[in-house]
Amino acid sequence: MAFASSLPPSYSLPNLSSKPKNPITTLNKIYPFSFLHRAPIFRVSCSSQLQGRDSSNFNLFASVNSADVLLEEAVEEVRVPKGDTWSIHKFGGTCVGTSERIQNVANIVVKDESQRKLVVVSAMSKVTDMMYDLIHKAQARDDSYVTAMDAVLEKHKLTAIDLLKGDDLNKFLERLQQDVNNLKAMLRAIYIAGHATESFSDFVAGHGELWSAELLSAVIRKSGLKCACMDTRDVLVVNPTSSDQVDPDYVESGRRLDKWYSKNSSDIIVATGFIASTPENIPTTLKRDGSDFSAAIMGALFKARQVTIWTDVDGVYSADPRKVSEAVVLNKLSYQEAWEMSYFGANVLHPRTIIPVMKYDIPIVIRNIFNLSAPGTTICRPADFENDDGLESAVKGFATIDNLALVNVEGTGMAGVPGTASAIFGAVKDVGANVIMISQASSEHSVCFAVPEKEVRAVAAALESRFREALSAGRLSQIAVIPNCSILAAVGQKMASTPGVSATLFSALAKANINIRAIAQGCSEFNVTVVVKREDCVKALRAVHSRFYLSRTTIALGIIGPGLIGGTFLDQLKEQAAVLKEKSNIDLRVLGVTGSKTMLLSDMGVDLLTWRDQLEENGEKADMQKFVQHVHSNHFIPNTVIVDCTADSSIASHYHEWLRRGIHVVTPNKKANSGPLEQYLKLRTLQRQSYTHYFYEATVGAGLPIISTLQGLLETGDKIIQIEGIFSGTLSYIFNNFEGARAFSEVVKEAKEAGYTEPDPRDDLSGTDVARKVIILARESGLKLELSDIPIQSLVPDQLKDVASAAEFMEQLHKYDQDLAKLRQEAEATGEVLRYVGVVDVVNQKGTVELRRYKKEHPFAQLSGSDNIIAFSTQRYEKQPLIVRGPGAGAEVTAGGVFSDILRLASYLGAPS
Ligand SMILES: NC(=O)C1=CN([C@@H]2O[C@H](COP(=O)(O)OP(=O)(O)OC[C@H]3O[C@@H](n4cnc5c(N)ncnc54)[C@H](OP(=O)(O)O)[C@@H]3O)[C@@H](O)[C@H]2O)C=CC1
Ligand SMILES: N[C@@H](CC=O)C(=O)O
Ligand code: NA
Repeated sequence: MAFASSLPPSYSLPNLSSKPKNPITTLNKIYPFSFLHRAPIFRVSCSSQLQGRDSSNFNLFASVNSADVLLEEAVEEVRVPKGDTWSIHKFGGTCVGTSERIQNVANIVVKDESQRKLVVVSAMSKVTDMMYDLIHKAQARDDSYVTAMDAVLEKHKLTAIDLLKGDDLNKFLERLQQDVNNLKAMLRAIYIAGHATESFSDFVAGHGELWSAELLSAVIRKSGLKCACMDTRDVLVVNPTSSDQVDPDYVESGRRLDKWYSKNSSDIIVATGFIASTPENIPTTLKRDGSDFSAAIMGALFKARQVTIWTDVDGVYSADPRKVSEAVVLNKLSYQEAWEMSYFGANVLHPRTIIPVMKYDIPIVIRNIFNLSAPGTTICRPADFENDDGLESAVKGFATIDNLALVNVEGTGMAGVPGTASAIFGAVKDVGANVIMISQASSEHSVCFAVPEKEVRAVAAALESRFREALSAGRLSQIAVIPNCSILAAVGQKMASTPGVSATLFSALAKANINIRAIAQGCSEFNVTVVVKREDCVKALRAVHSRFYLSRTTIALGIIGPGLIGGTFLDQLKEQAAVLKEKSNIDLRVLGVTGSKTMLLSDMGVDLLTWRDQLEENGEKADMQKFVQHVHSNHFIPNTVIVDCTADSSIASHYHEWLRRGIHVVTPNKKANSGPLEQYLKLRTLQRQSYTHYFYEATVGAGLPIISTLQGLLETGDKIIQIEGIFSGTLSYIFNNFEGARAFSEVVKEAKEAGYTEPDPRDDLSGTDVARKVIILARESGLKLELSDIPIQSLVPDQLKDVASAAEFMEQLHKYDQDLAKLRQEAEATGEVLRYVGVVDVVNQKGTVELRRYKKEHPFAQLSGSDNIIAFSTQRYEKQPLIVRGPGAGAEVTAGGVFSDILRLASYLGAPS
């Protein structure tokens, strides 16, 4: 490492404070300036620098060919062992921002099991800015550069004191102090001149890297490992290009690397990022993202196994996570995809960083130093991708560019006239504007292109002037500027070979009601670009991102009726949602929950842990129209289901409209299927004609597979003869437990408390609930019956039929206990039990609901708890009916039935089975 301690004793800085007499540049003195370079470099002091601000006057460094000079220090050359024994790491400024972080970096380097490691390190965070600030201050003849320099010294000193001890510390501090002394002298020169050349600035600024590399290598050595420190200005040779960039000279750099390695061979090398030399050994930098570039060039020079860029994000995201909360970290990207994404402002490597490693197929891994468990993003050749075909994997990411304007040059005189495009873009070039996108339809009547908004006025003026004649002659009809535009680009290597990508992209935009102003697709097809209104850009980004990234079985849920069943379902979902997402790619988002008075809406999904409190504390006034609109109009989620967990027929009356709008419906509410026949038939006809689904398994037998069993029999061609059973969980419980001295009202109370009854238990005791189930099954079997066609034997005492509330009914029921006790005793006297039974007589096209007596051996007499038992007698199951039996009421089993209908919907929508 070139530090001031290596200066020859004769070294001195010229006294720049006195004004030179001769304004003409002269070669005053040549002397070694070795603290800038390991190779002796000769400083050419000029005389005219104080006269003006001609930057050439401060081009103080010239050199003899350093390679020649190095030869003087003849050492036996050891060529760098190249190939996949080397792993390159790059740590940015934030990674080495504090002493703890530098120690953390050292630990990561030590733990890397690669045989050889080269670590490129940036300056500690903020140091490069501090160094440039010193230069600006000195140039502005602001004395505070001295205290600013001391602050830089202090920062590194304190960091070193934290990290190093004894000799290591003293050595570092001594070098640091000498460097700072020299920098102060140099800044003094800048102060006097009032100007610093680029190479002067680069030289000063590069010290941040020198110090952090020195610190890191000393910390690695502390762990007992050999570690060399490389001043990359001794190795990396770059040529400046016209566009404020540099091109590495790989041949010369390789030669210098071998020489450097001859003297510094080590299996761990810490190298300075960002800085390099010109072929003339003038210090320079690699410009923007320079340290990443250093790492990539080193990767190529060493032909390394891998280059890891350590940063503070988990990797490259599929879209800007600040705009799209659903954005995911991409596992792999091709080199081309990475540079397409970076062009569009994604937080990826600068394209030039990718070029050096791409040549040797060296993968670049982007990893988060603050989250070592995240695997990061690997940028590699496409052949290394898994073989995952399909539309979704065709598009990797989406990016946007804001603040653009479209320019549309239109006119019939353009078609078939060679040179029009050249004239247009020549005029644009003349005003120095950057064309971001071009689109021309093959009719050639218009050319449209996007430029940064701030450049559009100049562009329009230049075009108007260039085409004045054509405009007045009518050959061009207009040069129109469309301001406030943004670009949205979809990027993906496989877009070229996957049909349907554009269609999917455009249909997602159409569904989100986004108007597209212009479209461009390069022949490489690595990106499809659309121009949209700026205010639509984030919405457009989210719409397309979710279309490609959300699973096709992402479903927006609107829950109506968060009572016993609705609430239990939400609790079950809370427990199961993550598993469903991970194992089956089913993503269920509750975007709204509404009761009859208040509702809770959410864009991304209600928090299933706290929804009860939120609904109570922050719920807004219930509004069914707004609720449905909210749940369904989310353009980012492809499917909507309304889950009606009320017992309300007015809610059920909306199903037809919801299905018509493409909203799926799942419900345990019996009202729609047992309501007026005409409405029922209309609903079922619509359901059969559309691809929208309507599931209602929990309406009969709660979670028991009654509806699906019946549908299975019918769909496979079986003929139903009769369905007979105990369909009421409440009545089953009551008659299973109404024994001995127990009062009827007491058992009813228990059934209600157990959650078996309807919101109003009179619906159960009256037999209406059973009659509804009979109607549901009858209609499913093809019978055209109304509820009123079913004779019902009610157990509700006449006197209590019309009491105002369910609570009052429950309070008064005990007065009539004797009536039921009498019925029971009569049955018991003949060795029988009471059971409330429903029958669908398909042959005779009728249904009945009644209290019957059964012998104690009869299967209906064997039930317990809230058991339902349903016997299907069919053509195939004629002698022995098909029997389904089990708990037919209760919160958990019913909510489970609703949940499984939602999963059935997901599987119809394409979830894996
Ligand atoms: N319990 C069981 O074992 C079974 C029940 N079912 C069915 O499940 C459904 C729900 O039963 P359950 O949970 O016990 O009933 P609950 O009384 O516990 O819950 C009903 C819910 O519906 C809400 N609600 C009522 N009317 C409206 C309306 N117009 N708009 C919005 N929300 C409304 C209520 O909200 P609010 O309080 O704000 O009015 C309440 O949250 C019923 O249809 C029932 O037949 C089906 C099979 C078995
Ligand atoms: N109240 C009903 C609930 C299920 O539909 C019953 O008791 O069966
Ligand atoms: Na069921």
